[in-house]
Amino acid sequence: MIHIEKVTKSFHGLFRPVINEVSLSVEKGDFCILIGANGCGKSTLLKLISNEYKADSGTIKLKGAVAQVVQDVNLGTVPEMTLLENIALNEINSPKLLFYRRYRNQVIQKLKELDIGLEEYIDQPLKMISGGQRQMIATLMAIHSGRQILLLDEHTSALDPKMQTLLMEYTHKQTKNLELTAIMITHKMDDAIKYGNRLIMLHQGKVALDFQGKQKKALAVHDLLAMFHQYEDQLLVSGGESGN
Ligand SMILES: Nc1ncnc2c1ncn2[C@@H]1O[C@H](COP(=O)(O)OP(=O)(O)OP(=O)(O)O)[C@@H](O)[C@H]1O
Repeated sequence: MIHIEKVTKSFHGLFRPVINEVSLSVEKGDFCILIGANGCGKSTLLKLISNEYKADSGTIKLKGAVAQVVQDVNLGTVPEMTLLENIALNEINSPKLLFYRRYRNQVIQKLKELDIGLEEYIDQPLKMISGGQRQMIATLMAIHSGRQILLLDEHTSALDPKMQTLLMEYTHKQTKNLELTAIMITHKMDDAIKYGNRLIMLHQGKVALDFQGKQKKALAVHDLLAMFHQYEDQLLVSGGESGN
């Protein structure tokens, strides 16, 4: 569960807050999609939730630990260490040396689930693995880290179209199976429509649209694109429940 109450965040030199009195609750098991124009504050909001940034005012309450996949997949990894060592380092409960062989087999099984041969790299230094493959591994690590809240910041951006679909399907299926609470930033409107039971659009640091339940299900890609463009053209749109 994520509960955000009147959170504001400004950066020096910007004439208005990047996040402006945002209030939002995301329930356990929700798969929430976050969209909005470049620079509207999406990544900042996730960094406030993960405590990388401190809010100027307002409160954020979480039930559960946070796992995140950021755009820079090297963040939080040790490139010289092997894939297995990096995965072990990322676990909320580090595997015991005594059970390392069993742990290694578990990781191999997890990597096999993606069915793209990543298990072959298990003893390779992370720096030998391509950017796209690392993005897949970072997602896998975050999903299986034992944390309950998953924050995904354009986590398929470095992947080719086939791998994007594969990773999106995997992410969606696993977050449901593990009952994680997820917020995913994307610029892909078809993914925004297809995945997630809730869709939030930020505009100039505020929640402009918040669709869930039947409203979300009824939404089509062309509707969403039209609303997106209307907001970017500074026109007021009615229809979404404003979160503020
Ligand atoms: N650490 C920082 N210091 C100063 N300004 C920042 C910092 N982090 C973000 N900003 C500014 O806050 C604004 C929002 O940035 P943010 O990364 O949250 O946008 P975004 O919606 O995720 O954009 P994009 O879709 O392009 O990734 C931008 O103007 C950005 O320059």
